[in-house]
Amino acid sequence: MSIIALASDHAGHALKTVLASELRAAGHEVLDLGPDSDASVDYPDFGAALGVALADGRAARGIAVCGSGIGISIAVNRNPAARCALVSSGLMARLARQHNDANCIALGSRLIGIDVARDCVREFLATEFEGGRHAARVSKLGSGPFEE
Ligand SMILES: O=C(CO)[C@H](O)[C@H](O)[C@H](O)COP(=O)(O)O
Repeated sequence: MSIIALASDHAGHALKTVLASELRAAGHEVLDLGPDSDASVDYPDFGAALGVALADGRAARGIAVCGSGIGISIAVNRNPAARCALVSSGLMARLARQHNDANCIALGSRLIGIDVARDCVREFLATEFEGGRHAARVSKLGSGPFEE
């Protein structure tokens, strides 16, 4: 199974730690990009590290966690290799894979509980991209707004 990178800020550290441990127990290879405590840090630093891990191939999938999921999703998506979807339900995570070929999800640890987070991760890892009509749309995400 391909490597899953996880990153958070202080607000997401506890949820990231639980998810990383459960993923490892389930047999996944996990790259934990930190932080390793809940001391206050800045989500752009850890989101950027996750974007780089997706870009350089160290990880095929990413899971990002901050308090709302918003800040770290923005940070991951600054890297053009990332398609990071902020999700708050299993259905959103499934659609992020089926329609958007998302290679990363972002979770808000202050907004969702562990059971919803588990649903999101399960759907994210189990769902394939549908391709078809979605493929051309996803490819447009990789080009600038003024390109054909
Ligand atoms: O980026 C965020 C909001 O868009 C995250 O929720 C952060 O985790 C949050 O801003 C951290 O806030 P704190 O008061 O410094 O814990």
